[in-house]
Parts: sequence; C-alpha cells; structure tokens
Amino acid sequence: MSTVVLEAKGLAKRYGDAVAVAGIDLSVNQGEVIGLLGPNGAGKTTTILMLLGLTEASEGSVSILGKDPLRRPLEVKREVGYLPDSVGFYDTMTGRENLAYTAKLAGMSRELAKERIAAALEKVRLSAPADRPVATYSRGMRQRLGIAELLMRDCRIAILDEPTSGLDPQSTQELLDLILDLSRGGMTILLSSHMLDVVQSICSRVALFNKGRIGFFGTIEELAARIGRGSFVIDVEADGIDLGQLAGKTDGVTSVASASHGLWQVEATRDVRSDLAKLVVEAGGRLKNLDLRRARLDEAYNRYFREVANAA
Ligand SMILES: Nc1ncnc2c1ncn2[C@@H]1O[C@H](COP(=O)(O)OP(=O)(O)OP(=O)(O)O)[C@@H](O)[C@H]1O
Repeated sequence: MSTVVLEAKGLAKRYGDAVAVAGIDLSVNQGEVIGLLGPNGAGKTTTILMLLGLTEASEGSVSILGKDPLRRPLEVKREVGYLPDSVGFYDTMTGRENLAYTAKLAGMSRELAKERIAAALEKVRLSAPADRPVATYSRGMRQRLGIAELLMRDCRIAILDEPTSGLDPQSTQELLDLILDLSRGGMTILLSSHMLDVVQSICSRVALFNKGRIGFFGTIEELAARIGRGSFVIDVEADGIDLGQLAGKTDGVTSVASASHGLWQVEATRDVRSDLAKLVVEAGGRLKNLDLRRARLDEAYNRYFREVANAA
C-alpha cells in the first residue's frame, strides 16, 4: 500500500494584494518522482518554499512526513533535502570538507559522518576529486556533490529545483540516473523544471501549475487523455495510401496528422497498430514501419496551456 509522505491542502500565499499561490492541493506517495511544471510565475517556487517551511502560508496546511514544517522546522529540515538550481558550497573547502561541515551542523557523530560521506561520494563518483577545493569542480560535479549531501543526510524527501540546467547531455544523464536511483531506494522526489524531456524521463506524475493553482496532476498518459488526445501515439510509414482518409474513422483513433510524405502520426485511446496495418494492406499500400511510443510531455504540455489560454 502506498504511503502519503507529503500533503498540502488549500495552500495559498498572498504578498499584499498579489496572489502568488491561489490554493493548491497535493498528495504525494513515498518513492514517487513528481514534476512541478508551469510557466514562469505560476507559483512553483512559492509552493516549494511553503512546503519547506521557509515561508508561511496565508491559508491552508502542509504535512510532511506527518509534520507541519512551520511548527517543527528542525525535524522537517532533518528529513527533507533541498537542492537549488545552483548548489551553494564553500569554494575554498574540499568536497569532503563541505559534506563534513553539513554533517556537523546536522549533529552527526564524526565516525558516522566519515562513513556516510565516503559512501555518498563513492555513489556519485566523486571519490577521486573529493579532496580538491570545490572551486575546481564543474557544474555537474557540484550538482553531484549536492546529491551526495542528500544521500549522506539520508533524506526521505528531496526537492530539486532545475537540477540539470546548464549541464551537458552526459552530465544530465548521470544526474538523472542518480535521481532515479534515489527514488528506487525509497526517497520521494519533487522536481521543478522547465526541461520537459528531463521531466518525462524520470517523473511518475506531473503537476501543472497555472496562475497559482495546480490545473492538472497525474501521469503523462492521463494528461494526454485529459486534453482529448490519445495516450497512444503511433508513427506510421507507408507508401501508396492516404492514411488520413483511411484511419480517421477507426475506433479509438483521435487524430491522424501527416508528418511528411508517406509519414503519419496517429493518436489513439488504445493500441491500434494491428487495425492500421490491416487498413494499409487492404487498401493496397505498402507498410514500411509502425512504431508505438509514449505520449510526449512537451506536446501534451503545450496543448494543455494553449487550451487553458483559449478558455480564458
Ligand atoms: N516575495 C514576493 N513578493 C511579491 N511577489 C512575489 C514574491 N515572490 C513571488 N512573487 C510573485 O508570485 C508569483 C509566483 O512566483 P513563483 O516564483 O512562485 O513562480 P514560479 O512558478 O516558481 O516561476 P519560475 O518558473 O519563474 O521560477 C509571481 O507573480 C511572482 O512575481
């Protein structure tokens, strides 16, 4: 059975007359990786600050691991890690010294800290440069050191803000693999990002923030279905037929778009590959390729916000 580790109810934040967060509800289970998405100014950062107990909500409540972060800040801080987009370490201290300093602040014994730091550095592949000043680290190494800190502290929840921004593709992949590893180990992760391919590759559910509210919370497939599109996307390559005319009436097909000559993108509410193959062959066409893939978050996201704007 899934355990709820984070719950927000009717959470709102006003700055004078300005409404930053207008009332959100959020319930996250242990081990989930949740993407917090939305345009600039939609309220993601303010929500994160309220979840961490760093700013007081104007209305509503937050429960993290059963505790109110404002009433029991130290307990919550001990179990919840926050990785901002640019992690702040002391540049003149080495990676290992930085972690030792954090461990000391957290009240960890020297022996335990030494053991945990070595294991965490090993895990994020920073054992070799661990005794070099952080000033000499690349951005990717600093981010990995941030992950090492979460590991060392044995955090149960981690909130990550644009963790991969400014990283090259290889460092991005390394960091994403580490984040997935943390979640497999039971850590719950909230990830705020504008990089939709990153979010798609690791998040189990996404929360779409719009004007201080969460307009949608669910899986990418649910988002695709919600905007009236199918969660099954099939790329078809065929000669000698017009799939737009043939497949439009097939049960479950929601749209057929011609990508280029002989290439179509079919969206459907079920896997219609065998129906499409039959249609092409019966019409005398030559089927060259039929590829089923997941609904793409960037497409679903853009359609969602277009619809929201049109409805306004
Ligand atoms: N301290 C503050 N005083 C006044 N208004 C604020 C303050 N902090 C945030 N806001 C406003 O609240 C709204 C939500 O901002 P927030 O930073 O939470 O958005 P965001 O979704 O994190 O945006 P981004 O993607 O750019 O990080 C914005 O209109 C912002 O201008």
